[in-house]
Amino acid sequence: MSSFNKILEASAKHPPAEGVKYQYGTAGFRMKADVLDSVVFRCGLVASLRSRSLGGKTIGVMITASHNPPVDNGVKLVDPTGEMLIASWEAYATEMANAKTDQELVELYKALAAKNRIDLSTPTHVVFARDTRASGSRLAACLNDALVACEAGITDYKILTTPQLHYIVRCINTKGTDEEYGEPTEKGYYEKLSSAFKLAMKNKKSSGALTVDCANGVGGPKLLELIKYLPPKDESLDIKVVNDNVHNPDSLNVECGADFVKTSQRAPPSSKAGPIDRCCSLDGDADRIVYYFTDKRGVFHLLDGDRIAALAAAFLADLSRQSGLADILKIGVVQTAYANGASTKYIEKDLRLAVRCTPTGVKYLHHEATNFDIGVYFEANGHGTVIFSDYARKNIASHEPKSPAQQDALEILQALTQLINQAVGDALSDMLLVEVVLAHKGWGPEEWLGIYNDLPNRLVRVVVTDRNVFVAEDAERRLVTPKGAQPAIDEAVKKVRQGRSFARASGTEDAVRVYAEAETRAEADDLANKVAAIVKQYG
Ligand SMILES: CC(=O)N[C@H]1[C@@H](OP(=O)(O)O)O[C@H](CO)[C@@H](O)[C@@H]1O
Ligand SMILES: [Mg+2]
Repeated sequence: MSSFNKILEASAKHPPAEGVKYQYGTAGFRMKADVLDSVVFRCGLVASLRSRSLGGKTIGVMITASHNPPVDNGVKLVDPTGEMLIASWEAYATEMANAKTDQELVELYKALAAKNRIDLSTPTHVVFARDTRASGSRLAACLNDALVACEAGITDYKILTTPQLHYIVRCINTKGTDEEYGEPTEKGYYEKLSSAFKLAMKNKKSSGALTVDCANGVGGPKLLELIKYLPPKDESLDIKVVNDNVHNPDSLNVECGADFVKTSQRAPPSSKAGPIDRCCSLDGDADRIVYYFTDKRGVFHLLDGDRIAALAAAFLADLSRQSGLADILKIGVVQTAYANGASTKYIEKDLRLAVRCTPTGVKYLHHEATNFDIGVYFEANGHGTVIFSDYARKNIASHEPKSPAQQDALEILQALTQLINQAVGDALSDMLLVEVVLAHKGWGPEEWLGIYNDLPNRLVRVVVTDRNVFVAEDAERRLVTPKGAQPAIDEAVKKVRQGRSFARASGTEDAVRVYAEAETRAEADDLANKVAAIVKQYG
């Protein structure tokens, strides 16, 4: 049977849901799991084509819906460097997902191959994994059917965090090259992180335990595994794992996890942490993390992605100075418009580092961060990492220290290039990075909170008839259309002390998001409401 016939036959077993329009969005396809079978099947076809278009490089497919409810699921593709799929192929994936019939799908498959001059006899390799959702194994089987039909090389890594799959893809594609990233196995991931952590800690011990809320998702079992590779808790870092119940998939992200903590600005109700106890929460696929604590007066404080970026940037700038590399390494921080203005000011004025702002979505931040030798990027919601350029890595690896103090700093910097996931934001790797910085500074969460004072802020979701009329520019900080909306927003902002506000169409939900910050809570709330009213008026 020809491979086209095999695809036709296999596709017939995975018909698309009627009347559903699919869109490869900021985080791949994401929706109710029961309408995703055909989409995941078709992503298998796209992944094998993408692999063949790159001469057989390995492509990853991750089945997850991250922080969304347990009944949802999703699928996203990973490019050979471990980064997210490039935008032009996102459009192909959307086209394939929306093909009405099996015949139309095969025609599209052929057209894509022809357009990209893909030789369909090229060997291909697709690796995949899933989070702990109940629908994951069914969807993985749909994917497998597609890969078998198009005669792809297949490796099923079963259950992994999203960043672990990105790590594995990068490892496979760099094996045997100068850029070799590590062993392409789950064990290789733990070994790499734990040995880098040990080196970066330099026998420092963290003060007090760290409580990690795993959102009842895949981060739980994976963190428990990672702990086995870390130094004994009484010598280094004591981690308490909570909300790691993956046997009840219905509890995933329910009243716990990074998204719950960030959006509701409180600890999970199940938390037993005491005053000043250091806590953090992962999201459902462990690619996002936020820290938090409750002070002695019982007030909750969030240490979000902006704080992690500021902490990491400050530490990296110190290390590059102390190791004698400050003159040659350009360090910068990339944020989105949602970053608190106080964090931007701290990084620019106190740390004297460059800050760039990009549209929402980590792929934009990641791309912008490649313009620095050490690029720190985080979304306020805790999604991000630090990337080192080739130039930075080579210099950090080969620099000759001129004193024991320089050597000390250099060794920590070298360890950090190994500890920090270079492919994508990774909650477990970010957590170890934060712990290294806090241990070296001898800080608890209060000192970290003290580096700057957040401006009070408010995020409002506004439902409009058509969000597509809200077109933004200048890294989504200003609206081009509807005409008249931006001048009205400017007018409202002008009246408020330290006021800043913007409105933009969400890339993942059918709504417009309004963000406002100001000197006081009352002014921030008032500004957010005024701008939301403007959006409603023009929507
Ligand atoms: C304000 C906000 O948190 N926006 C989120 C959200 O994007 P929206 O385009 O705002 O819906 O989902 C994205 C994907 O997970 C994430 O990257 C981003 O930070
Ligand atoms: Mg996630």
